Amino acid sequence: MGRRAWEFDEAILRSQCEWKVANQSLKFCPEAINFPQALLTTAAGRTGHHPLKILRFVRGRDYDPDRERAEKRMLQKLLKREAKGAAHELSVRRPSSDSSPPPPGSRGLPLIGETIQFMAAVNSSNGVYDFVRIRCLRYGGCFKTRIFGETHVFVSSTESAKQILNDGGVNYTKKYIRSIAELVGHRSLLCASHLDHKFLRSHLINLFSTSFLASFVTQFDQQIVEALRGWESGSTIVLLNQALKITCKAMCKMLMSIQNDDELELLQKEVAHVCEAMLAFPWRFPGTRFHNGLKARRRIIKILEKMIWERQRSEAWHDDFLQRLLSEEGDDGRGALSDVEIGDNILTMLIAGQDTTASAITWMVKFLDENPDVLQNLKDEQFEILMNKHRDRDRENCFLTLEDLGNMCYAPKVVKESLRLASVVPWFPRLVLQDSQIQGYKVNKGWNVNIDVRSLHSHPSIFHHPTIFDPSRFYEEAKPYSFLAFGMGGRQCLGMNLAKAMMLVFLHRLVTSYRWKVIDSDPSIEKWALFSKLKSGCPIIVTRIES
Ligand code: HEM
Repeated sequence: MGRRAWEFDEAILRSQCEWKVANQSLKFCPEAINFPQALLTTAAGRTGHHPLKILRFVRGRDYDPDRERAEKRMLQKLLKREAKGAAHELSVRRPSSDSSPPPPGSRGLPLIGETIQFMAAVNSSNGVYDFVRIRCLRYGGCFKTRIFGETHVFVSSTESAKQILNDGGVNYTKKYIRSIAELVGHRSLLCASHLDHKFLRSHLINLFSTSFLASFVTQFDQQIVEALRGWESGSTIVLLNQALKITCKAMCKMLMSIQNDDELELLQKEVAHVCEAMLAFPWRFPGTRFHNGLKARRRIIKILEKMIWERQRSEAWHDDFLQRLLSEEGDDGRGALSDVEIGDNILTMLIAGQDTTASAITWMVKFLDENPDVLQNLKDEQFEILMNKHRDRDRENCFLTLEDLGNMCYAPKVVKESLRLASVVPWFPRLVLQDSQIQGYKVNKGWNVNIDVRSLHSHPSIFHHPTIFDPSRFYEEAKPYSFLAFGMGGRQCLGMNLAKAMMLVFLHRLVTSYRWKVIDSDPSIEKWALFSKLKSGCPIIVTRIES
């Protein structure tokens, strides 16, 4: 075993993507002939090791063709075990972490752990993050707790964020609680196993091309101009509700070309039910939040199934994600996405994109209201862009373009700073696949480790005066793995550029069309919300700026 272990230590040095290139040359490698390519590819993809290393590990240095069947079985067993969450034998050998202590923290009462305290936070106006905040103050930047029968560790250093997000699915994999997986669907990108995730993501990522983004920006600007036109001067607007309407409309058009107001309203309500159920107890009795969420999911999926059925039987072409997914040919031997995968992932994008972006917009407007100097700087920039557009007589089109967004310098920093301070997605959950060491503590295989992004975003050693809303801090490059509003690595937000574009367009139109005053500055957080959003919805009084 000694030499093989050495071989695998050496493999640590190889980059995650090298295996892909090597995989191509495998086709021509005599050692690999007759060996099931798919198995090798899978093992290489999952472990991040060079396929030839894996081949030699399984076969030994001296290749004996008679051992082929046994070898196949061994690899298949390995992959099955890995799929079940067991540590695989091809893992990177790391220095023993046995001597390291476990993270501090309380595992609460037998069986229930600290679930009651967690649920109390979910149901409080401080928001669910309060559960983490209190323990972070008590135990420091790495602590453990027990919720819903599972051990959770929360970590908050840039080094641990890098270690986990850069891992490529070898030691940590994404994991949401089971109830969330039921709501978004088991074929959702959010809950799929590492290998399935790669497959799904490779299909979905193609949808977010630059050319798509360019046409989306102008369309979205038209929608915003239309929506803001409806705001009467002097009237009170509940910003979160308006932002939700706007993001729902944009997402539904982008995903499935739904534009009818009644259908949009219905879908928005159904998605809200699903979102509300995400942190609920997984009780299936009629009337419970979770039961209502599951019912809403079923109704949305039914709508999607009907659309898929109709599209498959129609010649008409719709310029949306659903159509593109239905007409896609797979290029990785597995073909295109199945109807179930399409349904689960359209729903996932609705959930992942609508609430998050609307909440982020609401926080941004609140922060600007509280910081008039920042607002003034922003207005100076945005009015200049507006003037330039109107001055440019060659342009027929006065709507914003992707290029206009690229010309903005201060506004993207306002967006970034709002996302830092609001930390809409407060932590990222992962499952530990094998015993490892984080921040000097031992974390066991089977535990959950959560990257506490909000704590990172508000750490004074990372962000100077972290509670102050100061977009100019981003003129200096942030420390690696310190700004994680959209995550990082293989699980980074797919809609990151889309969300940023929506926030910039909204910002431009709001500051150049209206003055506003927040009339309820209550910072309470919406109960039962997975993404932090203001309970008041941020009501504002708006006054139209005369041109
Ligand atoms: C301001 C708005 C948004 C924020 C703050 C946000 C934040 C995030 C974060 C932090 C993650 C990664 C979590 C992790 O690593 O565990 C994520 C993943 C994801 N986001 Fe977003 N998001 C936003 C908007 C959107 C939009 C508009 C879409 C539209 C489609 C979207 C789709 C997704 C998807 C599909 C994933 C899963 C990616 C994967 O697992 O490979 N998000 N988002």
